[in-house]
Amino acid sequence: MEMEKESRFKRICVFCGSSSGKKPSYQEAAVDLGKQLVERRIDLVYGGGSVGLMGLVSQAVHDGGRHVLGVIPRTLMPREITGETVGEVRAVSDMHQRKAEMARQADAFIALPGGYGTLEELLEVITWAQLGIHRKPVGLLNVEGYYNSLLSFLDKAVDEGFISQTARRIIVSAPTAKQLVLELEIEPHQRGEAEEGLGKLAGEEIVLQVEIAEGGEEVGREGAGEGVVAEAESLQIGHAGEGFGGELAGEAHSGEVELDDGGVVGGAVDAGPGAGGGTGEVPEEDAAAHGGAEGEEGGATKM
Ligand SMILES: CC(C)=CCNc1ncnc2c1ncn2[C@@H]1O[C@H](COP(=O)(O)O)[C@@H](O)[C@H]1O
Repeated sequence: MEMEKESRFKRICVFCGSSSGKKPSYQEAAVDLGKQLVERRIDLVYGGGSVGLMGLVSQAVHDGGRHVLGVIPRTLMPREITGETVGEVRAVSDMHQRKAEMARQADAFIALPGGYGTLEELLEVITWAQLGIHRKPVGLLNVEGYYNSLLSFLDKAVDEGFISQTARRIIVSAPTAKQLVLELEIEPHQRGEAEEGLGKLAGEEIVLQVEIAEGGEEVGREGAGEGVVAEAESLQIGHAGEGFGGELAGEAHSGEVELDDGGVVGGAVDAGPGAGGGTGEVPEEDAAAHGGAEGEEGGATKM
């Protein structure tokens, strides 16, 4: 047996089809991905259940002795819908909360082949990366070119001016699980990826990120430009050490920062404990408030 390899990820979220797909290679890729996670001592978070590729990847991780966390909306819990779930099951109230919870629990995302659900989950975490809600890598397991047409479409969107080159590079794709995991293990700066431009809201217009420490003073700032953020009314700030390159340690709270007309920080709103973006376990009923962009007013939330 191959030696276990250390990974920079503790837990990866896998999105995949609730169907198995027609080609055996799809099913083999799901099992193979599960084995890659085991080999690198990475735990799994996924949508729960045993249907389709979801069942195959979760079973492979569980069989390999790694922790499996399935996050299931209560409405999908009956066994006839999702089948038997291996490992730990976390019940949530709806699909939005499920996605937020899966995203918060993971250090990276991988999409296997799948249908609408998989695409929706994949595109959402890419959008969140583009908005700076997280900086967790997003991988696409392009089994036998299954996602070629999606990747071509994204290139067209770049050509047509709807996706920036930088945002296009959020997706890391590879044809095999082994190659993909290896690729994701590489830190973005080593991959030659320009980090500038990512984590910025609304395309290139907003290039300022601010962190506010417990006492309320500003402790970190990324990007710059008086006037550059003039169009923004508010900008969400994040938990220190998360999503800001990790250069700051210690406690800081999330909250909205009001920007005045000149793009100057006017004051932190709702920056107390529990304002969102924490790294710890979040009670189920709080999960939606902490994790998702949906239902939030006035901006994005760090995770
Ligand atoms: C009602 C019904 C069709 C249930 C099928 N059983 C399911 N059980 C659990 N999660 C699911 C199910 N169907 C879709 N999903 C969600 O949607 C994604 C897959 O959707 P799809 O098959 O690619 O589009 C999964 O990652 C999961 O989050």
